Amino acid sequence: MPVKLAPFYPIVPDIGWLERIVPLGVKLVQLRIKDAARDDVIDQTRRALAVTRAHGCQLVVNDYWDVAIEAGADFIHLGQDDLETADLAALRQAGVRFGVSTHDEAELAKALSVNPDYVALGPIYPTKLKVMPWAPQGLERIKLWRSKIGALPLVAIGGLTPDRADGAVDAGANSLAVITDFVTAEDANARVKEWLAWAAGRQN
Ligand SMILES: Cc1ncc(COP(=O)(O)OP(=O)(O)O)c(N)n1
Ligand SMILES: Cc1nc(C(=O)O)sc1CCOP(=O)(O)O
Ligand SMILES: [Mg+2]
Repeated sequence: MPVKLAPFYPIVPDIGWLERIVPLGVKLVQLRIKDAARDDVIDQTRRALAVTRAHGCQLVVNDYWDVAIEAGADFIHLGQDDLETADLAALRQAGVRFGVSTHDEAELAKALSVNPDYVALGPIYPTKLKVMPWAPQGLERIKLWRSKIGALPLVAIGGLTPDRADGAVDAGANSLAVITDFVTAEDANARVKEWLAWAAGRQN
C-alpha cells in the first residue's frame, strides 16, 4: 500500500524554521541541514522529532540516514549520491521510509530498483536554491513520471509557488516540496498559511 503524502511538503534549513512553521499546521516537513557538525545535526533532528510528534506532523530527514534511524524519523530523503552510502536494509528494518531524487530516466530506473516509498522529480521550474545541471523539467515531465511510476507517490520540487501548485498536482504530483517561496517571503508565516489553505482544498 503506497504511503499518503500531504500535498504541501515544506523543506527547512534548520530547527528554527521547523519550530516556526510546524505549529501552523504543517503535516509533512523535511529538515535539510547543510554544513553543520554531526553533533549539531543529531541535536536538531531530535528536537525536530519532538516538535513534529507534538503536532501530528511527519518528519523527513535529508541525507543523514543513520541519524534518521537513531532519531526514529518517519522518512529519509536520499539523493542519487546518498543512495550509494545509505543502508537501505537498515532503514527498512527500523521502519524509516525513504524517498529518492530523480532528474532523468536513468536516475528514475535506479530509484525504482530500490523500491522507494516516494520518488521526487525536479527541478520542475528554475530554482535559485542550488545550481543544478538539469534544465527545468516542466509539467510534461511530471505527466511522464506519473505514467512510469503507477501509484507510487510523486513529489515535485523546484521553483514551486502557490500560483504553480494546481498545475503541478493536476499533472500528477501528489506532494509539492517547497523552500525558497516561503523562506524568502516578506511574511513567511502568512505564506505557509496560504500553502496550507491550498493543501486543504487539494487533500488527495
Ligand atoms: C523532496 C526532495 N526532493 C529532492 C531533494 C534533493 O535531494 P538531493 O539531490 O540529495 O540534494 P540535497 O537536497 O541533499 O542537496 C530533496 N532534498 N528533497
Ligand atoms: C534542493 C532541491 N533539489 C532539487 C532537485 O531537483 O532535486 S530542486 C531543489 C531546490 C528546491 O527548492 P526551491 O523551492 O527553493 O526551488
Ligand atoms: Mg542529498
